[in-house]
Amino acid sequence: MSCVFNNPLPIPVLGFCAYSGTGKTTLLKQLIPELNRRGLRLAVIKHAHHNFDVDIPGKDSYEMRKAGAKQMLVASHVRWALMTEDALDSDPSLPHLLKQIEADKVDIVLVEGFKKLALPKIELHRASHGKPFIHTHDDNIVAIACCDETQTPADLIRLDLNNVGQIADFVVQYQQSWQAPKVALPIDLASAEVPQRGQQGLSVAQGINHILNQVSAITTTEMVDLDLLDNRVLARDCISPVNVPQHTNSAMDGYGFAYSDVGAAPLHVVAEVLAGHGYDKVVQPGEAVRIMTGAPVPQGVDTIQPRELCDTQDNQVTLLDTANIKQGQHVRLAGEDIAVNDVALSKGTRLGAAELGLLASLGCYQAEVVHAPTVAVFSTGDEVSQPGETLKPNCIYDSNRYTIKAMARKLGCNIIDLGIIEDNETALTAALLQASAKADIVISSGGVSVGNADYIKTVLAKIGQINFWRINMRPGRPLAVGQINNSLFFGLPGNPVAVMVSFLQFVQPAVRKMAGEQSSTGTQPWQPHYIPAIADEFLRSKTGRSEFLRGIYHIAADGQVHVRSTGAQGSGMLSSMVTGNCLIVIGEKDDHIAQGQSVFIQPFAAVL
Ligand SMILES: Nc1nc2c(c(=O)[nH]1)N[C@H]1C(S)=C(S)[C@@H](COP(=O)(O)OP(=O)(O)OC[C@H]3O[C@@H](n4cnc5c(N)ncnc54)[C@H](O)[C@@H]3O)O[C@H]1N2
Ligand code: MOO
Repeated sequence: MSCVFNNPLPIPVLGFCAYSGTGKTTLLKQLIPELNRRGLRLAVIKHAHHNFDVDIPGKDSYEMRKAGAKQMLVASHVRWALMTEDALDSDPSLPHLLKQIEADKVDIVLVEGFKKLALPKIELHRASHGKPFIHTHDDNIVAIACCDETQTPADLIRLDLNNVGQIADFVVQYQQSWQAPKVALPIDLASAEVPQRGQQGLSVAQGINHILNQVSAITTTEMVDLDLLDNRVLARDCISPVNVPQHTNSAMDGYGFAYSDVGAAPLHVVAEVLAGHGYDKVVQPGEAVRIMTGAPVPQGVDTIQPRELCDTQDNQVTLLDTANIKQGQHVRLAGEDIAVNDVALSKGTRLGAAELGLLASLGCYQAEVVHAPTVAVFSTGDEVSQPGETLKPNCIYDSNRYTIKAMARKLGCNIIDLGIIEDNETALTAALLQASAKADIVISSGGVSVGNADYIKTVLAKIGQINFWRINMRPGRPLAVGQINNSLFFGLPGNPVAVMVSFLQFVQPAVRKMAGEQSSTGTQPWQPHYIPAIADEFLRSKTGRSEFLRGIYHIAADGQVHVRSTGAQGSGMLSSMVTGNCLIVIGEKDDHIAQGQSVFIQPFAAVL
C-alpha cells in the first residue's frame, strides 16, 4: 500500500524503485550524464537507511556541527551544502526535502528510495534476481525497465534496463509532458455536478450554480453624473474620446534634449517649458530646454535628464552621469496610458475610485449604468425585537436585518426595510407581495429550518415557488431560494453568523450578476476568489460539508499569509465576524487542516 504524496514543487518528481541489488545507483550514474546531454537540469534525492555523514572530521564545518549547530551551511563560489541534524524516528518527509530544492535551477527531481510513497516511479526489475514485481501492488509505476525474458502487462510502458539511452528518452518525454496538478479549490463552480431531482443536500457550488441560473442581469439603464457613479456598474463599453496623456510630456523637472547630444559639450538652454504651456520652435542639435513635470515635450527633444543630474551655469547645461542616460527616458508618450478610441472601461465594470478617476481623465462627466438592484429585507420570529426598544423577556434584538442591509448597500443595492414582520399569515402575505412588487430581491432571515413554528413556509408556499434546501456547509445549512412574482427570494437561516456566511456565498454572486457585473477573468466569472494561507493551528472540519471558519490572517515574518481561527465558532456568535478578517474555507473533501498546511481564505475586505 502506498502513502499519500503531494509534490510541493512546480517541476516533476520521478522516482526509481527496485529491490536492493537490482542496480538502481549504477543505472542512475549512467542516466544522469545521458540526461545532461539531452539538456535536462537534474536534482537527485537519495534515501539512505544508515547514519551517513557527508563531511570529514577535522574540517571546520564538521567540527562546528559536532559542537552543536543544528544546521550547518558551508558555501564557496562553486557549491554550497546545508547539513541538518534531524534525528527522526521515522523516514524523513519527502515533501519537506523537496522544498529544499531550488526549483528554478532544475527541470526535474529524480528520487531514489521512498518506495512506499505514492509518487510516480520507474520500476527496475531484473528477472534473474528472483524478486517479486512492484507494479502489481503500486499504481504509481509509470514504466518498468526490465530485461528481455520478463513478462509485463501490455498497458505498462516497457523499457530496456540495459538501454540507458532509451530510459533517458523516456525521462525527457515525461518531464516535457508533465503538468502541475490543478489546484483543488474548496468550492469549484466549474466542476460542480448538476443536482439530481429530489437530492437531499446540495454542495455550496451546486447551490451557487442553481441560484445563478435563475438570475438574469437588469437590462434598464440610466445616465448618472460622475460624482454619483461610485459602486455603479457600467452598462456599455466606455470608448476613450482622447489620448491619455493628451500630449507627449515630461515625467520629471529637468532638461530636455536630443539623445544624440549626450556626451557633447554643454548644451545651450534656449527656453523654459512649463506645464500648461508649450515651446513652438524645434530644439536644434546642441540645444536643450528647461522643462517641468507635465509640460509638453517640444519637437527635437526625445530624452529628459532630471535637474539633480545636471549642472547649470548661466544658460549652459552639462549632463551628468551620461553613461546611464537612456534614449526616451522620462518622456511620457501621448496615448501611452489610453489611446483615443480604445475601450477604456468595459461594460459590466463596477466603478470605484480608480475607475472614476479614469473616467474623469477622459473628460467624461456622465456614464450610462445599469439600474441598481433593489433589495427588500425583513426579519421574522416572536423573539426578534427592534433595537432601541426595551428588550422583552426571552427575546433578542434583530441584528440580521442590519448585517444584510449593510452588505447589500456595499454591493450598491437600494434598500427597502420591511422591519420585523409578526408571525401572522395575513401580515406576512401582504408584506411579501408588496415587497416583491417593488424589489428585485427579497431577503428574510430565520424560519427556514425544520420544525419551525412560524408561518413563513406556509405563506411562501402559497405566494411563490420556493425550494427549501439543506446545503452541505457550516454554518448556513438551511437555505430557502425561489421566486415571488418577479423577485428573487432568499430565506437565510436565522443564526446571525449563518446569515452573513450565506449572504457572502449565495446572495453576493446573485446580486453581482443581477447588477450587470461582468468579469474579464473568463468562463467562470462568479467563481469565489481565494487566497492561500498557511494554517497556524489545527483546524477541524468534517468530510461531506464545507466549513467556513472565521479567521484572522496576517503576513508573518516569513513573508507568507498565515491564518488562525478566531476561537469559538458558534453560529450565533457575531463577535467572531468582528474579530475575524476572513473566512477560512475548508472544502467537503477534507476533515481537517493540519498545522502548517495550506488552506484557502476569503478576506472580508470587499463586502463587510
Ligand atoms: N432539528 C433541527 N434544528 C435545527 C437545524 C436542523 O437542521 N434540525 N438547523 C439548525 C441550523 S444549522 C440553523 S442555522 C438554525 C436555522 O433555523 P431557522 O432559519 O429556522 O432560524 P430560527 O430558528 O428562526 O432562528 C435561529 C436562531 O437565530 C436567531 N435569529 C433569528 N432571527 C434573528 C434576527 N433577525 N436577528 C438575530 N438573531 C436572529 C434566533 O433567535 C435563533 O437563535 O436552525 C438550527 N436548528
Ligand atoms: O446554519 Mo446553522 O448556523 O449552520 O448552525
